Amino acid sequence: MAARIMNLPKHGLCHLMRTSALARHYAGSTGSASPPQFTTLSVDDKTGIATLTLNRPPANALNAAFMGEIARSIKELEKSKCRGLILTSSSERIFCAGLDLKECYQAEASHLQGIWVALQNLWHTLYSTPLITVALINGHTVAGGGMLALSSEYRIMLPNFKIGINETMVGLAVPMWLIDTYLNVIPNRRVAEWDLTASRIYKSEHALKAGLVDELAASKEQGLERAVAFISSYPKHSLVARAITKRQFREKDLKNFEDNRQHDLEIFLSNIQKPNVQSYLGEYLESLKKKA
Ligand SMILES: CCCCCCCCCC/C=C\CC(=O)SCCNC(=O)CCNC(=O)[C@H](O)C(C)(C)COP(=O)(O)OP(=O)(O)OC[C@H]1O[C@@H](n2cnc3c(N)ncnc32)[C@H](O)[C@@H]1OP(=O)(O)O
Repeated sequence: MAARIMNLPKHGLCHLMRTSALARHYAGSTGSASPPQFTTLSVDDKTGIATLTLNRPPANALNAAFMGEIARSIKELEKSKCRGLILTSSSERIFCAGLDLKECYQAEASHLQGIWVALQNLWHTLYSTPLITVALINGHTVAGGGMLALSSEYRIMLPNFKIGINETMVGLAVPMWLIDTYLNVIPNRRVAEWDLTASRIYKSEHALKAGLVDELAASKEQGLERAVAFISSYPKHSLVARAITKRQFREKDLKNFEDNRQHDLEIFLSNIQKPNVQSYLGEYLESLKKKA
């Protein structure tokens, strides 16, 4: 795959957007002059398929800046009329460890608010995008990381990693928009309810059996090939009809989210600041450190 950002003048799939132009565009849309910090974006000029690589070591933990960057890249790719997006990680062990818990611990309310709004926006952007989306899960992906994978349309995972939504483990309820996202992948309500209430984390092989992921790939290279094959399986002439159909499937979930966006934020802020949740979060962070 050509690792560069450029246009596809022949068939008009992607407009010219070199790295510096992209940086200028980010500056325009965010008010900040800084170029992407935590991701790299490449677009294959032949296929019109973009690869967005998450690169915030050590765990690709999501803070507001990182989430904003991912969401803006998706919006840019939509405007440039790329056909598909592959999300993957630069780490060999972790696709995404969810929200940056260090930033959720003993933080100001305004900071927590920024994190949650960025998470809401990222979910909305990824879940609603007309792009054909594939998560190439080349490492563990939990909580907010699970959200990234499940909001994509197709999941290819490497063996021996973990995937799941573990919010109840940290003493917090799973928001309705994430339940809807889960049900979009695992429509068996009983299984979904059990998974989410029990914070069930699947190993890759079991996730495949359960339908949480669609394919296993032996290596990242093979996964990339499979991701390109999935996106390319949609003929060019069907892309608009495809996108409308995708939107119709997801419309109810998106509307429910919009109707409850503010309430969802208030619930998060109220729960995350509770002394028992903060105290548990502190212990949980210690346990992550002790592992090292
Ligand atoms: C309480 C928070 C808000 C709850 C909101 C409720 C509403 C639900 C909505 C759902 C959406 C988002 C919520 C979240 O995402 S909460 C995040 C929960 N995430 C986790 O519980 C993951 C914790 N991490 C792990 O389980 C493991 O790290 C791993 C991902 C399985 C990888 O294991 P590993 O053995 O390969 O690596 P490990 O040594 O554990 O970690 C490497 C370093 O990365 C640091 N780290 C890991 N996860 C996080 C994190 N989430 N935030 C910040 N830092 C993280 C870890 O401390 C190591 O650092 P160091 O090398 O020791 O410095």
